[in-house]
Amino acid sequence: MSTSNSYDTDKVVQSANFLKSRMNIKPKLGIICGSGLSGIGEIVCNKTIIAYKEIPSFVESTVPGHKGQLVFGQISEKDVICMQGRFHPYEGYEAWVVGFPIRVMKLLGIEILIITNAAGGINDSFNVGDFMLIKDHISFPGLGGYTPLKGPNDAMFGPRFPPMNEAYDSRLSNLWLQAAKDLKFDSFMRRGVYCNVSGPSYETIAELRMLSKLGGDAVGMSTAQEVVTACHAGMRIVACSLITNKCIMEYDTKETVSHDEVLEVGKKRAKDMEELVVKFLELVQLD
Ligand SMILES: O=P(O)(O)O[C@H]1O[C@H](CO)[C@@H](O)[C@H]1O
Ligand code: HPA
Repeated sequence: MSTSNSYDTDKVVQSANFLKSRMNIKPKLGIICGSGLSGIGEIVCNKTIIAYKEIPSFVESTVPGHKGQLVFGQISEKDVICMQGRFHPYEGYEAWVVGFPIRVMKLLGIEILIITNAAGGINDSFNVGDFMLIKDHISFPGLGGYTPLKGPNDAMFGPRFPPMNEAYDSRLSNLWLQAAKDLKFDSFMRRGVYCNVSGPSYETIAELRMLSKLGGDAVGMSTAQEVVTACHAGMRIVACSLITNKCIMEYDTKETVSHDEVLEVGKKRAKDMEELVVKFLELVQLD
């Protein structure tokens, strides 16, 4: 049984079968490009590109900086599938719609998921342009009931009550840090807790102060629904934010935040994020 409020496994299977019919590789690695970071998809070799609008049951990416296409091919000589564009709750999508491509990736054989995003820096020691390896998240939509796992559980993917304490894989995270070290990126490679909020309005000063008190280091409007879907399905996850702006935590300032600024910083820092992905994929060992 499924409702429009939850996954329909037949539709996931249909999408996966469509993609299998168009693919000549069997990737175990998936990548999601964050806002302004779609350049990761450009470094894929021997590319096959499929627009989301061609894929059954995929919705469209409506946010600037998200191309709305899947790219298959190789990075560091490893087969990958790369989402150039993600779906966000604020675009009006149910949580299961946001997680839908992740379930499709599961059926395609993806075991490891690399998630990237753009985020605002709450931690005062963070600078614009830093990277933050995500060690954990706080999902306000999730705690409030906006979860991709709402509705009947399909045991084919995972259990009714999945644990989340190891959602961000420690071995992969160490490998990510190793990749950063090899590239001499240590000085701007941070670690921290990602706060997922609904958006699309940026946060108020009072909200940001609260997130800081709760232990948040960065804030963004994505990722948590993907992580919950992937973790439920037994995928191993490594996730990294690009800090595109310092969150405004004081009143009476002329500073502001905008998506243009987010994309601008994404453009400036894209090459380093791409190098990190390349190095990480060189280091990662597949079973
Ligand atoms: O999380 P990604 O998709 O990288 O994008 C971030 O940037 C947008 C806001 O500028 C929001 O969508 C936020 O979540
Ligand atoms: N808040 C929420 N999402 C974001 C931000 C922010 O400051 N920057 C990039 N995505």
